[in-house]
Amino acid sequence: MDHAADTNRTDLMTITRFVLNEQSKYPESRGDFTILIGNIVLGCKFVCSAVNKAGLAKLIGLAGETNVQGEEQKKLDVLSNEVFVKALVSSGRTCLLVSEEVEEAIFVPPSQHGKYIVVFDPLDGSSNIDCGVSIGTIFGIYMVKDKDNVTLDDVLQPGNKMLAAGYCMYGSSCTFVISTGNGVNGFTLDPSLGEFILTHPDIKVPRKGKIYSVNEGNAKNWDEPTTKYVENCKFPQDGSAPKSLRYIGSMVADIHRTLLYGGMFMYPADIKSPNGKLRLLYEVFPMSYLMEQAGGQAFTGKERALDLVPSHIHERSPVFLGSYEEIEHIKELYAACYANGA
Ligand SMILES: O=P(O)(O)OC[C@H]1O[C@](O)(COP(=O)(O)O)[C@@H](O)[C@@H]1O
Ligand SMILES: [Mg+2]
Ligand SMILES: [Mg+2]
Repeated sequence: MDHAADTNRTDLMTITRFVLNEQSKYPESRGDFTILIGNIVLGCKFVCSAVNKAGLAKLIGLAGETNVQGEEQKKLDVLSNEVFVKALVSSGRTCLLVSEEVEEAIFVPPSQHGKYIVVFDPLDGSSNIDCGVSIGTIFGIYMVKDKDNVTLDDVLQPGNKMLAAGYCMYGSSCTFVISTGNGVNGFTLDPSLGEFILTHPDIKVPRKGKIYSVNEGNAKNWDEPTTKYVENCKFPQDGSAPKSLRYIGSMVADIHRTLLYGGMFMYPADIKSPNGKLRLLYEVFPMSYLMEQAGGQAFTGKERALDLVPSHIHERSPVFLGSYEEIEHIKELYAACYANGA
């Protein structure tokens, strides 16, 4: 077989070439988006190498600070945040940043302004850092209305206005997953080349799933639909086999598995946390964008997650993410609950 001629082959497709191909679909584009993604990828490679040698480089443990969420910051939370703020500002393509680890939105100095807004969770799954379980980075990208007059309202936009979203998982291999609005593609880092190579083209989440993923430790505080859904996973009424429970406790890793295997990942509201735990702008929106682009759904218990309009940058929201039919099921349970006047 003559490989050389087939320039559109998916193997050996690097993320840079992939994004360039995507960009060529927009004749008006000048390469800004490719440069921005290039710097996000660079940040991920940097964090990936820090995670890999965390135990050796004394990057395990607490940093001694507390973030706006009231969480004790891990050393890698702080390092990852610094890496991404530097990578995004130095790209010269951003004007406003929102990070889980920074209380206020970061307005980029006008001299380094670009037209993109990036919201990000520099290190997701912090509770798993010290035990070496898969963790990640999550990001979402918006376009500013007027880069010469940037305000907080420019980022308090619904998720359905996002241009692109993705995550990088630091696990047994380092995987970068992205959508620019034309489906979802996954790339694996080849450490010997230092390149992300396309390994998971056009990811489609299975329509149904055999896995449910939730922190059952919160079960006593759940509402009726969540309780019924999980009960039905364990004791199905239709004679089908019980579902398997898989919960890593790192959203990136639980979502990555859900995209590939199907099922449902959820962090529902409960009596103790009426808005759940996960943050709307840099956790719920990017993952909802990816799940929908892969043919799945994202639901809050009341509405489509991407239609929410955030009122502040660290707002939390309950979320159910996963296979199309699993979300249809939880929607029915909530509809029945509301119909009974709950
Ligand atoms: O320990 P819990 O309550 O199950 O929460 C786990 C969830 O919290 C998170 O760790 C929150 O994200 P951060 O680690 O970025 O703060 C998610 O990755 C994960 O899904
Ligand atoms: Mg997180
Ligand atoms: Mg985090």
